[in-house]
Amino acid sequence: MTKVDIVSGFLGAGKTTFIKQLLSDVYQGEKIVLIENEFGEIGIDRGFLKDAGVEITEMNSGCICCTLVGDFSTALRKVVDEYHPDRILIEPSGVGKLSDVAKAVRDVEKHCGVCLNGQITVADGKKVKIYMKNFGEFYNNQIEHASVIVLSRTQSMTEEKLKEAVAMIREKNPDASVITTPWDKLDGEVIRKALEHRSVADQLLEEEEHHCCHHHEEGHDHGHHHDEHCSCGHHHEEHHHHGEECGCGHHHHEGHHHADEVFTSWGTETVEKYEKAELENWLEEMADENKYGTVLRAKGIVEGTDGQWLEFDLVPGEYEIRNARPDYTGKVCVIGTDLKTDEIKGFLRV
Ligand SMILES: Nc1nc2c(ncn2[C@@H]2O[C@H](COP(=O)(O)OP(=O)(O)OP(=O)(O)O)[C@@H](O)[C@H]2O)c(=O)[nH]1
Repeated sequence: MTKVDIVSGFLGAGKTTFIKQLLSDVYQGEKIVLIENEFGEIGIDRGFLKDAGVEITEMNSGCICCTLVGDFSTALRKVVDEYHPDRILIEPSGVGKLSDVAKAVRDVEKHCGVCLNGQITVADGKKVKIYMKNFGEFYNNQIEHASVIVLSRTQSMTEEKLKEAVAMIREKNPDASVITTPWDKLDGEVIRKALEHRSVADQLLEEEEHHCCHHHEEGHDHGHHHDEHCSCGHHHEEHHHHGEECGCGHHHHEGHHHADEVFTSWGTETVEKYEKAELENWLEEMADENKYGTVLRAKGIVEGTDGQWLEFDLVPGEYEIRNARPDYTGKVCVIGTDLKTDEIKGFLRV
């Protein structure tokens, strides 16, 4: 039986960084396949995973939870048959709903020889409050349905801010274990223990059911509402008649938003070369000003004017630029709300 762990988390939370640590410290020696479902057109190189010998399957064309539910089942089965992995890690899009992805896995468990193990949510400790306020519809679902919540960037938080963030999380999810210690201080065994955490209710249910991993009852999850919709980034009106189910098991009501109604993902490939200083200036502006709209995430890899390739990552308020190995071409991806794509194109000269 292949275990499936879902590693969810809002845009730029640190999912990939945490997965990297899981692979090196917690799941070392296991045969792992990673399934990524990006909200964005451009897949930015995840070279380190390939270096670590991890197979990566990307599903960029839609979301796991509904339109692709058939494809998802096929993809999972293919992965199981082809690689016989010990574990499959699923990294859903930052604006995906954890409950939808978990349901999609549960729905195919029987046919695919897999069982849902952990529902992990990575959350930027410094942004819990603002994201709950501004993007609660997407963000809270990931918090509410997690068995484990892993806070990132806690090393740069005051004790007071950390307490405040944990209290807000606890209000939405009293049962999950919450990792608050900076990850670089944790050894693999401690992380493993936290991931194995089950709430008392879950443990009792498991004992009753003698099942391989989780209970499968509808509506057991914290805060799970039957009328919840999925956040696949597709308008269901295009595919379904009113009131019809899309396959994700939820009724789609008006008044809910789909990810692509709220978030825009813009990407380009570019052969343009950039001065490191101009790139820095651009990232500075995107991180702190509204000149390019509300930028929630930017990442990319481009060639510098001196021939050195530069990789960058941005979340609101912070960015970093690193020297990188050349990629086959330059790539930039920006995700946000009310993005001013003409301004972005203007800067990039594309
Ligand atoms: N200082 C610090 N930086 C972090 C931490 N976690 C993530 N980062 C940085 O935040 C940026 C985003 O991290 P990723 O791991 O790519 O986040 P992600 O959730 O996979 O992002 P998406 O691409 O939106 O899915 C990177 O620049 C990381 O180096 C952390 O705990 N501390």
